[in-house]
Amino acid sequence: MSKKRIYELAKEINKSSKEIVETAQSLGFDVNNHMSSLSESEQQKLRQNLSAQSDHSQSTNKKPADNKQAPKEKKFQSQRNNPKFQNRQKQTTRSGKPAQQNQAATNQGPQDRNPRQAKSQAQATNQPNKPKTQTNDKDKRQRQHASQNRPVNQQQRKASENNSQNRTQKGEAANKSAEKKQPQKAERQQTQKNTNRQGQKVQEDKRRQGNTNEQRKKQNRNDNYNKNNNFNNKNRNKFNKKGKKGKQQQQQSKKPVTQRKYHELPEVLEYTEGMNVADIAKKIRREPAEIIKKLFMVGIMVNQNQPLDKDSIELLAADYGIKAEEKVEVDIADIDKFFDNEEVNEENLESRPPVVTIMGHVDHGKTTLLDNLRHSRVTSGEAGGITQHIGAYQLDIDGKPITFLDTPGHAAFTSMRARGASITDITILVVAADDGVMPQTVEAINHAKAAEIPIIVAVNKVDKPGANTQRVMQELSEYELIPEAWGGDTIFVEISAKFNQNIEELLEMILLVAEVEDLQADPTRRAIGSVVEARLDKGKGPVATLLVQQGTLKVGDPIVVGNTYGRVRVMTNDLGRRDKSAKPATPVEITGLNDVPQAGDRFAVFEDEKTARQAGEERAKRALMEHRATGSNVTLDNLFESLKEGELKEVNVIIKADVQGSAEALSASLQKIEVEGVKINIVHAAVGAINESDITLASASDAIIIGFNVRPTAPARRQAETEEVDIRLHRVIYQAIDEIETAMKGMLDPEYEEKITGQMVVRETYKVSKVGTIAGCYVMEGSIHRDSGVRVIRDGIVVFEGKLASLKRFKDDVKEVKYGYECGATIEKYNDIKVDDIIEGFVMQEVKVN
Ligand SMILES: Nc1nc2c(ncn2[C@@H]2O[C@H](COP(=O)(O)OP(=O)(O)OP(=O)(O)O)[C@@H](O)[C@H]2O)c(=O)[nH]1
Repeated sequence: MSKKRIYELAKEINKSSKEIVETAQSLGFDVNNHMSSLSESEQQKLRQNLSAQSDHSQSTNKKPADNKQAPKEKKFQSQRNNPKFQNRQKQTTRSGKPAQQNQAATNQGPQDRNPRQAKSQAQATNQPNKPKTQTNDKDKRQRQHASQNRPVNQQQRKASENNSQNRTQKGEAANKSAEKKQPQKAERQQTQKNTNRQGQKVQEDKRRQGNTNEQRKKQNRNDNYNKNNNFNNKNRNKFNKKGKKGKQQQQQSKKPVTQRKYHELPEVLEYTEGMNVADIAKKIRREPAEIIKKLFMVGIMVNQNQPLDKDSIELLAADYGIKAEEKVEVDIADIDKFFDNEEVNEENLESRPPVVTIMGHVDHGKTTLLDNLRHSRVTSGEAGGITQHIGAYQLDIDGKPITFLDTPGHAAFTSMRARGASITDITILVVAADDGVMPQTVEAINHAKAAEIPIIVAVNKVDKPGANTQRVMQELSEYELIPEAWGGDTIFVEISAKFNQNIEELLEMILLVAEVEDLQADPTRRAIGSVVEARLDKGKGPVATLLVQQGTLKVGDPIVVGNTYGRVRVMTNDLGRRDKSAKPATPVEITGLNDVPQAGDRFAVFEDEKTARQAGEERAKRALMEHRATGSNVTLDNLFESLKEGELKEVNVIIKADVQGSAEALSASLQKIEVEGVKINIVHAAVGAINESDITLASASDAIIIGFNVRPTAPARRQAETEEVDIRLHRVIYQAIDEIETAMKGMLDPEYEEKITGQMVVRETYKVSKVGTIAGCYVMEGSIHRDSGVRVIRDGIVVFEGKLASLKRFKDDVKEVKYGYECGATIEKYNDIKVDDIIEGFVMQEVKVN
């Protein structure tokens, strides 16, 4: 073979001259362009080299086509026909970002940690998405593909530059190869997944077989990595704004967007004042933002935690077109509601025993009658034991029980009524036939009438020789108690409690009246009733006799009794026997309360112990507050009343004086006063102004403060006003003693009371001849009036009391100088005013006599 030019060889082997030139140069041949000639051996080498290159390139490019083209193409096409896939394509188109970028973004995290795994992970995650970008990003993908096969494609590119036909072919081939690549990659990803799964499975198996710790750690690391990877992806997506849609985001977008469930608006919004937007949002099942917006539109600017007033809530409800109903707050501490408001279920009503109280004048035989009745039961063999005094007991008259309250006299009855307990159904008015109607008989009649309770008159002691029933009837008719025999409707029964005469008839009459009254109660509901008696037992703790008025009281019931609470622990009846339950009009003694209630207190059984406890504690708290609010301190005005009512055994006094001598003198004189056995007790005597601690002491010890030539400090005066401590200020000892003595005798009738209008402090003094000392003052409290009385106070001690001579602002006379202003003042007949003196203004006010 002879020498050949390069272009000839190119033609021969169907390659571009440029390619041959480059290859020849790379082999070290001395060639410059297509006109350079090659020797035979060079041609040989070139041919071999080029054919080897083309083989390699063909094998690389053909591989996918040969092996997997057919099935992949099918799969791919089937995917393209899938509407879901088309959708995804659309989404991808919108994202408009190269797949490569997305890939990088998505896989950043894992690559940092474990490059190898990250790579496979990236492939596994991203490859299925490749088809999505195909339609629009063909070129890009081509480029990507090309970059993966750079050595071959570089040559191809060079060749294509010289050969347009060639280039077209190659372009098509590349496109095809890119198309094929999608399913191919998908498959690879599947394989990858399988491999991963298999790997995990193998690891799992190994672990199960008792593999080493190291393997376990590896697995853990893998797991952790996967978790982290997920976390990173999620996180990245979270902050991936401005349309930087990563792969993960695309994957997420595949999931259907969870639509917020639409909730119907409720018909009624039950609200409480002070509810906030968040609360309302929950109730009406709307977004707080929506509610805030609505409120904003009507001019109410709130955040979701701000409490809303009634109007705003109603406005909002109207805006939504729903009805707003204010929820009535239930006061758990109010047990009276169980007595008043509870709806009576007519179906459950059953007749109940009458509750009877015995009233009458002293010594007319009430106790004898009660004893007789109780005894009759014991003797009738019903009791079978010792009768217990629990404040009430029940008698059974031929299967019809009667409950007697075991506390004779109307005092107990009245005190019960005062506490709101009206538990009596029938009153037995005991009148001694030999004595007739007496003052307490009349009182008893009035009490029964006030309570609208029917009266049965028991004319007692008819066995006595001087007994005169007719007279009793006559006297009682004056009080509208006219016997049936006389055409009235009052039942009169002549009895002898002592000799057990006509007692049965009395009992029958009680049953008759009870029948007329048609006494009924619902035993099915939670029990309510009243306290008959209560005491503190050494062993049992607080013990209370309760009379059930409605419902059935059971052992274990959570209960609120007056201001106490607890659980019914032990229930004992009037015969001393333990009971499990007590029906209406049954008296029982219970234990289990936290404190001793008072007779006449009401009780109510609660649903649970927690609520009972809350209610009981709240009631106790309120009672204490009420007591504090009403419990006023002793003053000279109420001293006499307090002494009269026997509340005071001694009058507590605190003395504050200008000098020790005055304090001692006043103290000695006051201690000598004694009115009707009540003496003065000096709690505290000291020198100096009346301060806050004096007020606190007076308040605690219920004392009256006497100030002798001293004044209270401003804060002390304010505290005295709030704590209602009586301060009496004097300048003459005998006047102080006199005042206390007259108060104790109930003679104190002050017509005028001193009222301090204000105080000013002396800041400067000017001595002016003919005028005297002018005090430049600053009003530090209240106001100072031109015509008011004044006191000069130096270090809390009154050094002078008199009247103002002048009061000026600048050069003008003024009637009043108010707080915060400066003024000039002179005092009549007093020139010894010093800087820092306090000038107190006061007026005498008439006190209204009640
Ligand atoms: N002869 C006679 N004496 C009676 C009768 N009932 C009561 N007495 C006597 O009258 C006195 C007073 O009786 P009480 O039962 O203590 O009278 P009371 O009303 O309970 O008296 P006070 O508890 O003080 O309010 C006693 O000495 C009784 O024995 C009666 O029916 N006949």
